[in-house]
Amino acid sequence: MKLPEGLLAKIVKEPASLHGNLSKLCAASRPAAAAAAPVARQIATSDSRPFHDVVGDVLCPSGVRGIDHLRDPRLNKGLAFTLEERQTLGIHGLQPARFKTQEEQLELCKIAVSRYTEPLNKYLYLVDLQDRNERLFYRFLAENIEHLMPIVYTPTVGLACQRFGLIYRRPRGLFISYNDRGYVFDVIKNWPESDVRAICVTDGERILGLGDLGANGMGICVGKLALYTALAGIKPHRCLPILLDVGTNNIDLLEDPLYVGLRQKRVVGKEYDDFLDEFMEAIVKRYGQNTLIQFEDFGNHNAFRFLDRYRNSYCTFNDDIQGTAAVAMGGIYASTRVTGKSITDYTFLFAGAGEAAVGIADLVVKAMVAEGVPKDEARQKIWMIDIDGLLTTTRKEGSLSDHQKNYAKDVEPMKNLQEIVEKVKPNVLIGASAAAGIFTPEILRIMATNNERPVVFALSNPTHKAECTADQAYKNTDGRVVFSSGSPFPPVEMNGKTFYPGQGNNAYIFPGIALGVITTGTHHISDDMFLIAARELANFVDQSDLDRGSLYPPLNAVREVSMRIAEGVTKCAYDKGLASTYPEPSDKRKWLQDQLYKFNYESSMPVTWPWPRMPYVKTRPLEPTILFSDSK
Ligand SMILES: O=C([O-])CC(=O)C(=O)O
Ligand SMILES: [Mg+2]
Repeated sequence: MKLPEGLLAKIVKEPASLHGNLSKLCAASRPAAAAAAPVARQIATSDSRPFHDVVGDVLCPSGVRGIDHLRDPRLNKGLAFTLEERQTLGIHGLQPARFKTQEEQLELCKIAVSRYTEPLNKYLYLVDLQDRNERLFYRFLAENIEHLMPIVYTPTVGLACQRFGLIYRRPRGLFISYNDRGYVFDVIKNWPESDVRAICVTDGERILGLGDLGANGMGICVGKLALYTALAGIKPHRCLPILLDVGTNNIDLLEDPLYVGLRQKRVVGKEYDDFLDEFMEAIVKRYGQNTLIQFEDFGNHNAFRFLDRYRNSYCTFNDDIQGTAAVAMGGIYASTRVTGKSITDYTFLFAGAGEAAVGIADLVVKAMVAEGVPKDEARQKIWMIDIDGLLTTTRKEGSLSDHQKNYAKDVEPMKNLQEIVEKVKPNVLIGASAAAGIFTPEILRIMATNNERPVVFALSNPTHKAECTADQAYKNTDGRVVFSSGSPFPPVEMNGKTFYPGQGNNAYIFPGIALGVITTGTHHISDDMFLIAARELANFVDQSDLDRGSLYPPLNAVREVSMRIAEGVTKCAYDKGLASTYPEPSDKRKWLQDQLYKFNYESSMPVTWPWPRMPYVKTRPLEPTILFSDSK
């Protein structure tokens, strides 16, 4: 079988077009795909990506037979297979006679999900849908983000992690345990996809604000990557969730008969670090230097260490430090339009001094420096407390990390948050402590006394870990608070007005960052990219959002926000020489859009290009009778 004129030449000239073209080839003809395979293999090898016959979305419908079309979630369309497809693919009769459009299927999904009252059951329905019919799942999620994000993501995903041993059905992602040390690459080789571009990895030590959940933390990586596709259109086969199982210090889990992870205390010290190093190297060996590695929900101490250690030699970022920082910074920028102040006028108080708090503080400093404030002066405007009280220079040697020391103040130690609020008089109070309820009514009232429009963020996740509820925030500040939270809260009614608090969750940020980074083949992710993301997000907030009490656009606008962030990141990547995909596209938006996942079904029919008659079609043709158009 000969390749169509010019196509082979095009593939060789433009390796980036390989997948798209292979896809067409596969759809057209199995033999033709086979003819292209050596070329593909050659190109794939040069890219250090192993080649498989069936790659990602380059599935050859004609290479899969009969019922396997219904069993492969990437191929399955359920009742949306047309008559011609059913007959051609050998699945006619394996399903009821009814034909449905994808829109009709979406209606069914809505009915099905709404029949469950328990969020965890809704979650399980969606997991099942993802395992059954991938395109339908992602379209359902992408078009109903406001309703479904709280299920596949925080807060329900937290519960799913806590119950992981109970609800675990099928593998999704890689589990690499400490027992695999020395063979991590071999484990990664078992992953069936050869075109992975983005990884979300956790060791489960600090899942949301729920603490150490060990191997159960896998649910978080799965949820984050579902948003990569639903919110930024990154193709699912390019995303790989990974759980590094180094044990857990959670006694309840170690004693839980349903726990699925290693039954041992966490590996620490040099052994742990060596394991991480081996993991990073193995990823690069299999998937290439520019593979994006998102660190998620690691313990505080490790999160900062690994970011510092890997940020200049790998394509990596830490979502809890940098992603959360960018979404909070976006909210802070937007808040200035309500308070009438500039960010350089603000005094900040952080409850919590971990990944999120320090990450946000560092980005605030960067933003102030960009507005001409000297770094030291910017740091002086930021106060922070941890479990032992205010961060002060008098703290015992070794009790603060270098990152935290930047915010330690030369004042008497203080422990009580209310007294600290009274003394510091912050304009912006940010909770990233996982200490539920620490923003007491008194503290909120003091914020309202000291500020015409107090800014209060209760960012801890999931919902029951928030520092205060939206209701408490509005009710204790005469409705003057400028509020947002990490997990969703219902609207609050007060004095005849309804407030719809925004969700300051990193989901506004990481999908767009990832899209920009992997499309440009960025080597290293700079902090500038997160500041760009924060500005793009804030610029997207319009007056109507602010009027309804939100510093963020509605969740159903996140896809557009992600696209704008990706455009900003793309521009930055080329401007700063970080990109490796050349030539630089002139119309960046269109270029990004061309590479997005398609949520709608594509035809599973062979195209009309020379195609042999299929001997296995035995069913009597119904109307319409044309099974194949003979292109003679
Ligand atoms: O997952 C979320 O909802 C936000 C996040 O990164 C965290 O809380 O660790
Ligand atoms: Mg996180």
